[in-house]
Amino acid sequence: ADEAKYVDETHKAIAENRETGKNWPAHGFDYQEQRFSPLDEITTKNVKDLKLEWSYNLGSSRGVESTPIVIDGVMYVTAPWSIVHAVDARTGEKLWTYDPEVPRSYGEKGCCDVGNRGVAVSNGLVYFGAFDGRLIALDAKTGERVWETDTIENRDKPYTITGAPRVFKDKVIIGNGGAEYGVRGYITAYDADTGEEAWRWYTVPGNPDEPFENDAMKMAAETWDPSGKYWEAGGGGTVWDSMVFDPELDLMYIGTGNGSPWSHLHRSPGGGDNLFLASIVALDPDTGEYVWHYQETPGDNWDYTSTQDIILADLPINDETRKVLLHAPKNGFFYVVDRETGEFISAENFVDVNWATGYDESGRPMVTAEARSEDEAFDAIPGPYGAHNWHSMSFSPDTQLAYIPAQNIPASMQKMPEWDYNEEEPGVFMSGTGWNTGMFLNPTEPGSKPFGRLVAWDPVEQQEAWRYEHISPWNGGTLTTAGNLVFQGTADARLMAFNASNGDKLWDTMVGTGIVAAPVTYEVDGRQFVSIAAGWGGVYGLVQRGSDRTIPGTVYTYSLDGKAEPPEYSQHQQTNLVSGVDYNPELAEEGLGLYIANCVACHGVPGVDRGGAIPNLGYSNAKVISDLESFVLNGVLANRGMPDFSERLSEEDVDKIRAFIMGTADTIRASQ
Ligand SMILES: O=C(O)c1cc(C(=O)O)c2c(n1)C(=O)C(=O)c1cc(C(=O)O)[nH]c1-2
Ligand SMILES: [Ca+2]
Repeated sequence: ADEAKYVDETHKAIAENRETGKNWPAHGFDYQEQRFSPLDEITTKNVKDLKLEWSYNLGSSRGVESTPIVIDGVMYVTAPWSIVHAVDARTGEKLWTYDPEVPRSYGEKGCCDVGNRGVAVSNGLVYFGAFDGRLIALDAKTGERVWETDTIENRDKPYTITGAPRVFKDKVIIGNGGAEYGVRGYITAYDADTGEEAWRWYTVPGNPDEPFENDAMKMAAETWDPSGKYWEAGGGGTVWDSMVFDPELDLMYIGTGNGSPWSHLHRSPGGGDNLFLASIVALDPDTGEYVWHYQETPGDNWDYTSTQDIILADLPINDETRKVLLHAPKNGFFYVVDRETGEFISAENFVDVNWATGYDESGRPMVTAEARSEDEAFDAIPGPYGAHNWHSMSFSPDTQLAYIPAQNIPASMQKMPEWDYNEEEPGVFMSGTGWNTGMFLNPTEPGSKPFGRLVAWDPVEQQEAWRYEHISPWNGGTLTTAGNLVFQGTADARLMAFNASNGDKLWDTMVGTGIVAAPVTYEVDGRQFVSIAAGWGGVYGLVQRGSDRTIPGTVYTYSLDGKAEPPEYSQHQQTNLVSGVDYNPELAEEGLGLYIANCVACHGVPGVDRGGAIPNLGYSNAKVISDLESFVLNGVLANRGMPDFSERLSEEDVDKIRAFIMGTADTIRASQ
């Protein structure tokens, strides 16, 4: 493709829009991904008058994770199963939709729901990743497919795409998910015009019997056990979310994921930092060549991905303006890193943590002994859901604060004494669907308290400026504006606005479903609009809920003089514990092991979790449980992504699972 053309059109447009805020042209608003809009019609004074301008039904039931792109009155937003919707941003009317027809059987190849975080738009094309690993370019006007390419190098491995692609210069760039199952992470750049592969960069060393692809892999290999055991499960390090570009420095930055398997010593028995897991890596955007890295969690052992969104900013550090990047990954620390050199500047924890006591001056964490215990369960704070997951943070140049959707979701983790790649074993978390963590999850009842919190963080002082406590973990991403506002959607189905300086809550509105995505703002005919793609789900939202209402995935748009009627929500039917199904209580214990190995990540613990985007079986209709074979073995819900277990589980196994579900429901009922 013609690089000059892309730089001229897309880059200029994004840079100019930084001043006007008319559009929301890129995933994080601008290349800095600050999610700060200069629009200031809506202010701390009048935000209480926001009204619904229009709503748009995405027709979905799973997690809506999309940041909409809005350009010249057209919104491009994605729904679960990677379905793209183009909507008239004036009216909320549908312009076109594109369904890549992801086979629903592919759903179980993703760890964490079938969400999609959005599209990239450049030079008349709309780019998005399909959950099954295809990268697709559509004509922005018509929604017709222009090209499609397969980003997966090995179809025997469960790679997915959930992240939004980025267009940097004349290339469109995307990574993959899959590190819970066992894959080798990489990121690929394609020619934006044709989809032809331009370069690919692996995040971890590959097959030890083959030569290194580049010097970076050679360097990385020195931090892994030389036996090459990592290669069984691919090593991990998937780039499943964040990628940022600095046009001035001509560098791009990626955040890399956790190890495959999670357990450090099962992955690399001799220890080692295991580069480039849980790191920020700077690459040359033209060639994909390694430039520098900073590893946030050496020797990851807790699913502490660093894929969380990266923000670029210029900050006064020790009386000097420095070009830095800001990062708040799963592990609970907030990092300031020099983005020219990769030099570590500072890190402080933005929530309580117990895996490390802090960072030394060289940028290495001081890890606690309990966090690396080889034979005891570690009550991990944060746990694998992270102190901050993919829900985007924002940064206001006005307040100089970052706004982090922070949380705690209790979990304990224990290294399995023995672990074999791809061994399906009752009791081993999701091993029946191909998870390879080498860890028991929640072998002991975790003791930490769950919370969801909006944290305003001062990156220069490395301290909290203010916080707002939500009623549940797993709240949406944040947006901040020149109106001195922060917007955030919540697990309990509200969109809220805060004073960006002091955290005063100024406005909230009910939306009928939990929000996990981030709001955007833009201008239509001289009026400021705020939009949010609402739809409860994502990995925590599959099994839990923070709201008693439900509605299909819906885009809501607000303005100061909106006049639309809200769509009708329905009350989530929290039924009674299931009863009246015959079962053999003696089978319940074996059923527990099968349930943990096959069901728990999506359906949660029967009767204990409440059911989120996927029903909790403890509250199922008795007919469903008595007829469990039809669902588990005969594909009755295959079109909704329910896996076909007919090759993996027998009718006897289903009897055991039924006994576990019913036995648990009866036990809970007896204790009520
Ligand atoms: O390691 C990976 O490859 C990978 C991929 C994804 C994904 O693609 O959604 C998630 C995670 N890990 C993960 O650890 C995680 O907590 C998570 C949450 C979500 C979500 O959409 O709610 N995805 C993912
Ligand atoms: Ca992961």
